[in-house]
Amino acid sequence: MIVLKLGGSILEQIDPAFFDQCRKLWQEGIPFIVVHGGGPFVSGWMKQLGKEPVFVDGRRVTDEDTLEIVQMVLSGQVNKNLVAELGKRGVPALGISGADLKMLQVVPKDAGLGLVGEVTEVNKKAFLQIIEAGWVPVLAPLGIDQSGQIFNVNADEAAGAVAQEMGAGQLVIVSDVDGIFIQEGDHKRLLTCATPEMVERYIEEGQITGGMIPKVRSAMKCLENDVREVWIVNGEKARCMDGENYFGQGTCLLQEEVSKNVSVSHI
Ligand SMILES: Nc1ncnc2c1ncn2[C@@H]1O[C@H](COP(=O)(O)OP(=O)(O)O)[C@@H](O)[C@H]1O
Ligand SMILES: CC(=O)N[C@@H](CCC(=O)OP(=O)(O)O)C(=O)O
Repeated sequence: MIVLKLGGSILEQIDPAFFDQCRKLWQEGIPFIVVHGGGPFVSGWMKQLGKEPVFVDGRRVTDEDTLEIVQMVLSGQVNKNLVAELGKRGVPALGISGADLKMLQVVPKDAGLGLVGEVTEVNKKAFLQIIEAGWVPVLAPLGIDQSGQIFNVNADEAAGAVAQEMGAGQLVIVSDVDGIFIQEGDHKRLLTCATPEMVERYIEEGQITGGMIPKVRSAMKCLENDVREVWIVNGEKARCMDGENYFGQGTCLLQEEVSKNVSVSHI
């Protein structure tokens, strides 16, 4: 099982080969789930409607009006465009949000963030039923609490929670950068492989910032919970290759003991 997280940063420039690779996975019978973001689209609509987006540590402060925009943009525009792209290639994609079938149950994350949820439960049974029916779930990052209140969920956290709960072998985070870059003197170096320990140090040193923080934090949780590999790749450089499952080169995050004798698989 593979969980693919598609960031909003890449949705407009994504290489069509990404969707071709999804078709290939589907044809080969490799189960996968798509979880998408769309933060920049939400911000664009907020500005058009006269609201200024505010973020704290990569998470959007979400009041009731903002939540309405989040729902319309993520469950509507973004989710349906992705479903259509996959559908064009014959992949039977089913667009849902984390509120449907209580796919993502949440509790409030932090009072200062407003209606932002933290995932406490993933409806594994429903995901399995969708996959067994031969469909590909495409999940918008909303969640629902016990009382029926809908919440905004960071898409990297949503994807990480789904990957953990589904026991995915790989979580692939598709973004607009080639992976994690580290400043060394006057040049930037791309990390090909990183461990949770290294990543924690880079956050402390201010080398990993903004939207990269929720990605690496979700990655670390996944690795603690038996997801074998987490990749951060650039969706502008996807390739569809015969005989290989491949979403592009990037940074591979692995648990330390595994990374010592690295044998990184191609995704
Ligand atoms: N060390 C780092 N290496 C690469 N990108 C980083 C790093 N620290 C912060 N970033 C930023 O994280 C961004 C990706 O996060 P974000 O914009 O939230 O993407 P997405 O919409 O795909 O979730 C990159 O475009 C980059 O500006
Ligand atoms: C709580 C929170 O921050 N939710 C995100 C959900 C979308 C998202 O995460 O999109 P990207 O993957 O494109 O960043 C937001 O409102 O922007």
